[in-house]
Amino acid sequence: MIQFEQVSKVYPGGQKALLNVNFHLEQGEMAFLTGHSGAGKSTLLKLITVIERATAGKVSINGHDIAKVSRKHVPYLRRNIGMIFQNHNLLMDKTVFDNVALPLVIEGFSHGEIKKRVGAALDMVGLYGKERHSPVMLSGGEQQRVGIARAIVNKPPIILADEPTGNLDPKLSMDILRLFETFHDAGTTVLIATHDLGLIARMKYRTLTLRKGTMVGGETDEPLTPNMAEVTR
Ligand SMILES: Nc1ncnc2c1ncn2[C@@H]1O[C@H](COP(=O)(O)OP(=O)(O)OP(=O)(O)O)[C@@H](O)[C@H]1O
Repeated sequence: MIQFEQVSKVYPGGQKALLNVNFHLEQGEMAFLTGHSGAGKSTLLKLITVIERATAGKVSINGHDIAKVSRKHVPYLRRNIGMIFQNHNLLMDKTVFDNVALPLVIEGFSHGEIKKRVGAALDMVGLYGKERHSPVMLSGGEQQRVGIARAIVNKPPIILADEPTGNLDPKLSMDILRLFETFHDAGTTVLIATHDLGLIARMKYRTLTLRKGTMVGGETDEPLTPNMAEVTR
């Protein structure tokens, strides 16, 4: 589903963010992406969403080389990807409904269809009945769930999350991960970038580990060797 072959990324200032990264995420797989601050996690996610382009190597989604996607077609590619951010990027002057509806409005769905889908997405994240609230009236965990509802409202086959539990306590973090698990159970491919090794350790998924831009563990779906376990600690 998502494949990196010898992918490198050097930013215009010369900063090397990724070096010869290889991995393949199967359709419907759920995996974690970890590594120290500055290891390249966000850059890797930005290459998948074409916020950044690779300097070398090949990034493919469903077998399509995304270097060949023209700027005009990038929005169509992004419709297949639900992106979740640590700071959830909500519009604070809009209601919960309007925030979640945004991707559907952009895609031109009818009012009736939007209402139905937003209701279903809010139900799924446990926020049914909060449509008319402003995000500022919600707790941090609830705001994060609004961001998740917005990411999944158009039922994308891929979910990417960048530190989705960064500001949350352990119980809420676990709740959010269980939510990702329900999307995974429904067949969605899920990749979660996180520093939270405690959280990763409690779940059974493959962990891709970056160190200074190089993938040092999890490239294959083999179980971690003791050495790799050391690296991820
Ligand atoms: N737009 C940019 N221009 C120049 N260098 C950048 C840019 N974005 C990231 N970098 C550099 O690329 C490297 C990888 O950054 P990235 O944000 O991908 O790391 P990260 O693992 O997500 O870090 P964190 O966990 O702190 O968010 C870092 O050295 C960073 O300074």
